[in-house]
Amino acid sequence: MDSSLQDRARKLHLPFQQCLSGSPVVLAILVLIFACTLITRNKKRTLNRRLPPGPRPWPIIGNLLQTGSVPHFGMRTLTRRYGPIVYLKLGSVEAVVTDDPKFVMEFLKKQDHVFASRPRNICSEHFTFDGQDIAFSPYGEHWRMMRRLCLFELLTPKRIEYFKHGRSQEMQCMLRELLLAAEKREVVNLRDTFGALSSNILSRMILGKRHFGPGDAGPDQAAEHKALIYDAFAIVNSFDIGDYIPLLRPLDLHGHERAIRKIMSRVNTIYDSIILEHCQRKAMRTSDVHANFVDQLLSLPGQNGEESLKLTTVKAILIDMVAAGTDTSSITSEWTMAELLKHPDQMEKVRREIDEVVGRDRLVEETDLLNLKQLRATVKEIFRLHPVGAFLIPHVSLRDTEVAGYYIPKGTRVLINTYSLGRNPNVWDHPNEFKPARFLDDEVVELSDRKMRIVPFGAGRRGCPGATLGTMVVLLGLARLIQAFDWTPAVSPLSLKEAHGLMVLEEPMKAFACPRLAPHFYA
Ligand code: HEM
Repeated sequence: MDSSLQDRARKLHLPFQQCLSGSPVVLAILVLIFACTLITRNKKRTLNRRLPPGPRPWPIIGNLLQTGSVPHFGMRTLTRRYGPIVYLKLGSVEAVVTDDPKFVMEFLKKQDHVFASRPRNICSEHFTFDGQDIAFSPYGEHWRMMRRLCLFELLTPKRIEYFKHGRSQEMQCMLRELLLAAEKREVVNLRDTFGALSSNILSRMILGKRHFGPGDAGPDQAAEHKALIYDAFAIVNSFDIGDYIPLLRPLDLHGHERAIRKIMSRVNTIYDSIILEHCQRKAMRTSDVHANFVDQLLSLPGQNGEESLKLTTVKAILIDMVAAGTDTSSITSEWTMAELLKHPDQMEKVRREIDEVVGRDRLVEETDLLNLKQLRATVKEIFRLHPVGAFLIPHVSLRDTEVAGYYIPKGTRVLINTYSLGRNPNVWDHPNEFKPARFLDDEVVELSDRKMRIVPFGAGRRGCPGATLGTMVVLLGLARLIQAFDWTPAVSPLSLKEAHGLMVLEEPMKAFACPRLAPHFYA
């Protein structure tokens, strides 16, 4: 420092030094204030940095061993032991798990803007071309744009109403096929029945035709497509150690990457042909007046001034809609029939209500659904006992935050254990019993829950945009099935065993149908 600068510095500090040297009391006060500030700041920091309780992590693997082979069971044990929120280190991933409505409310409602992103993992990389869809897309402009697009082009009340006729036709096809099976005394595979119903309804909305596939795809191609989506859904809901210990990923210990590649090679072929077909139609200007959803996607501009959306984005959105919309509905419907077959007294209650509200002189319609309280309570009970995804689609925090006094670092994965939430003994009486009556007190039985004791569709900005459509497909499909047929389980005793690690029935539910309405209702 040159001497003139030193002089100026000395001049600047002089008055303060004089003041200090002149008054030891002031000096003492200042030191005290400084010390107090330091102490409070440190105290605040440790309080704010207090992570939720949890088991001590091992090096590298963290708490992976403590989560067990079925994560939704293992994590339930952890929340029972450590409290309603548990901090875990899953390999290299920081996570919190909860099964308490108070914390669910915090993550999905009060701070949903903080917990609005999604983790990148093996499934999202392959199935969604690295998050180009909605469900696995990280929070940001792409997600916002794609979600808005689906909400406005496919899932508005007006669009849903517009496709009412198609839904009704699909319901009628289902009754016809079931009648044929009944006449031949064939057993009905209810998983296939509900799978066909939901995927044909979505196919009509997305492609404008019955079967999902290119050209005039028939039932065989549709069945292959359904099987691919079902397998993909199973993998998405499975645990993969490569997501948590990246070093192990190349070993593909669960075989998921191999399976995903196989699925994607078929899925790519199917969706490429669908897109090509639509592009050709567009080029020849033969699209009909009511362009379908694929046409709409293809006519949209892309990001950053691009003329159109990338083909991988179009594919990712289509796969998302079909995968998110079909299995969720059909798995819920299959579980409902399984529990009702296991509890014939409950089946009788649902049927009696339909007979009282609708009668046997006409079929149940969408407009009746609000009045079918027993049916709604039954499906709500299924959402409590058998939610479709054990941990929703995991959310990820976008910044450091605090929840109920606990520090949650940026990038933490939030695992809402929906299985354990629905069976939490602090929340529910007789949590393991199938008791739809627990929801019958309300004037109108809403299928979601304001208190967040169940979250069948998630909530907040990442909540399910297809909840209205999904609810309609599930309720109407079940109502028609129960109104039109008496059902007897194909095997006795009936097993409701879950597939290992998944929240679906291990074996498809099968039953015999016996018609109970006048023949013209099945035509
Ligand atoms: C009974 C039927 C359905 C159930 C139980 C269901 C359930 C769910 C759940 C639990 C989530 C995750 C929410 C979260 O992470 O907070 C979700 C997300 C999603 N669902 Fe559904 N769903 C159903 C039907 C549908 C339908 C019919 C569609 C569309 C055709 C659809 C499209 C989506 C999409 C795109 C997302 C991702 C939302 C985002 O990340 O922004 N779902 N659904």
